[in-house]
Amino acid sequence: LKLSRVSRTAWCRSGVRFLSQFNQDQGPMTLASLGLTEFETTNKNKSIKREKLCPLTEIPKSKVKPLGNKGIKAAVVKKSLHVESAPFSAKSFSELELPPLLLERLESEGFKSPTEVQSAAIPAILSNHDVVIQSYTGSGKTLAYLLPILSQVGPLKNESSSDGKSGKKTDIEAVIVAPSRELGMQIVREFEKILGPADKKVVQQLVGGANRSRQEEALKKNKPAIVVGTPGRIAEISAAGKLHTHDCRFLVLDEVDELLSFNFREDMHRILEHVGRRSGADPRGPKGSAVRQDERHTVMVSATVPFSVIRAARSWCSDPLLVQSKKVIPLESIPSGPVILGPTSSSSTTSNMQVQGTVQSLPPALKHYYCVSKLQHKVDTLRRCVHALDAKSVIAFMNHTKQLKDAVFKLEARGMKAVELHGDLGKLVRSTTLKKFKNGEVRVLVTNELSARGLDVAECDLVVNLDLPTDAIHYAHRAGRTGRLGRKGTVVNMCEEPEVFVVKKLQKQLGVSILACEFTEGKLVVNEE
Ligand SMILES: Nc1ncnc2c1ncn2[C@@H]1O[C@H](COP(=O)(O)OP(=O)(O)OP(=O)(O)O)[C@@H](O)[C@H]1O
Repeated sequence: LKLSRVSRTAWCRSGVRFLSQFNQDQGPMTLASLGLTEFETTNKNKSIKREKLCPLTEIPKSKVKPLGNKGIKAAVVKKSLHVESAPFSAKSFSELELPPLLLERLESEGFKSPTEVQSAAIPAILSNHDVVIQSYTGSGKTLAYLLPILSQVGPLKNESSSDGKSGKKTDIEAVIVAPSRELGMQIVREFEKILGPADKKVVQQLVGGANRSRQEEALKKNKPAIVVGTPGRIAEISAAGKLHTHDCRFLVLDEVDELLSFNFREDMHRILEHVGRRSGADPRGPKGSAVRQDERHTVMVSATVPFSVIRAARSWCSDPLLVQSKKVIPLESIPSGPVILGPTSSSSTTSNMQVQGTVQSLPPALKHYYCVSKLQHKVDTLRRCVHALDAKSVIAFMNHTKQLKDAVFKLEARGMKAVELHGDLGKLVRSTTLKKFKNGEVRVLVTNELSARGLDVAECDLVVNLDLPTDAIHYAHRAGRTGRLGRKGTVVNMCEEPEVFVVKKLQKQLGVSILACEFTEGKLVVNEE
C-alpha cells in the first residue's frame, strides 16, 4: 500500500471502509500490530531496531515532504528533540520547561507530577512537532496537549512566545475538536481549571446542542484564544464566517479515530481545510523561513490508533512524531502497511503483538470477567454483580438506546439508584444526569456508546457490558471508563451462552484474560475453565 501521499479526499472516502474491513479481517489495528511496541520484530531476518528508526537520541530534523494537501502545512523549523533523556527523566512539571505562571496554576490545582505520556508529549509539542499521541485510557492525554498549548497561547504563556502571525485579537490560536458534546465540555472544564477563574474566558465551548447564537456572541464579545467543540458546530460557525481560524497555531483532534468516521467526514474536511490556512501565504515558501515558524501544529490523540489515523497523520501533518507513554518515534518509521495476522503468522508473533496492544490501549491493572446470563436475567445479574463487588460507581453499557429505560426501571425497582444517558435526551437532561452520576447521587449510569469515549469519572470502579461491544476498539474505550490514572477497576461482560465465542475473540484480540465468573451468595466466583 502506498499511503504516504493519499489525497485528503481519498483518505476521507476510504478511511472508514478501510478500517471496518480491517477490523473484520484481522481484529482492531493497534500500534502493536503495526510493529511499534517492540523495537525488534520476532523475524530475525527483518529485525528493525530502534536505533535504526531513530538514530542516536535525536529525532531527525524535518525533511520537506510533498504533502499533497495544497500545502496547508509547509515545513516547519523545528527544534531537535532528545527522546531518551529529557522526556523520560522528567520528575516534575518544572523539568518540562513550562512557563512559571502555568507551573503555579498546576500546583494550586494539585497537579504534582506529569504522567508518562505527558512527559513524552509536552516536549515533543513544545519543539514544534506535529504529533500523534497514543496511550491507554485514563493516562492523562488531555493535559499532554493542553499544557503545551497554554505555554504558548493565552495569559499563562511564556513571555518569549510570539503572539501569532497577525496579532489580530479576533483570531483563534487553538482549535480542539472532540466527537461528543460531553467530551467537549469536559475538555473545556480542564482548560478552565488550569486557566483559573480570572481567565476562564480565554477558552470558549462550541459544542452542538447548545445555543449557537449565544456561542457566536461570546466569540465576538470575549475574543477567546482557544475554542473547543464538536465538528458540526465548529464547521457551521466557521462556514458562517464567525470563527476566524486561518491564523490558528494549534489544531487538536481528540479521539481522532472517532473523528475520522463517516459521520464527521464533511465537517472534519472543512476544519482541516480552514484551520491554520493563512490567506495569501505561499505554502511552498522558502524552507526555514521565519514565516513558517507559526504554521499550524496538528495533534492527534486517542487510546486506539488504527491504521486510518496513521494514514491521516501522514497526509495532514508535517513529519509527525508518534508519542506513546515511554516512546517518541517518527511516524515515518512505521511500516507502510498493516501487519497481516493471517494463518501463516506464527502464533508467538501473533500473541506477542496482542499482548503489546493491550498494554497500549487498556490500563494494565484492569480486571476483566465475563458472566453467562440469559437476556431476561441480565439486569438482575448486574444488580448482583454490583453488590458482590461492592461497586460504588458503575457504568453499564447497552447497544440499543430503547433498552436503557427498561434497565433503569428494573434497577430502581430493586432499590438501586440508576439513570439513563444517551444522545436522544435534551442537553440539559444530559448534563444534569452526568453531574448526578459524577457527584455520587446515582450508583449506576446505564448508557450507550455516547459515554464510551473520553468520559472521565475518577470514582467509576466498575464497567459492565450488558451487551457485548461490537469490536475490540469499542471494548477498549468502554472498559477505559474505569481504572483511570492507576486506580483499581473491573470490567464485567454479560453474555448469553452462544456469545461466549465473541468474548474469547475479544480476549485474543486485546491480549487480556477475560475470566468466566458468576455471582453467587453475594460473592464473585471465578470459574476454572
Ligand atoms: N499529571 C497529573 N496528575 C494528576 N492527575 C492528572 C494528571 N494528568 C491528568 N490527570 C487527571 O487524570 C484523569 C484522566 O485524564 P484524561 O481524561 O486526560 O485521560 P485520557 O488519557 O485522555 O483518557 P481517555 O483515553 O479515556 O480519554 C483526569 O481526571 C485528569 O485531570
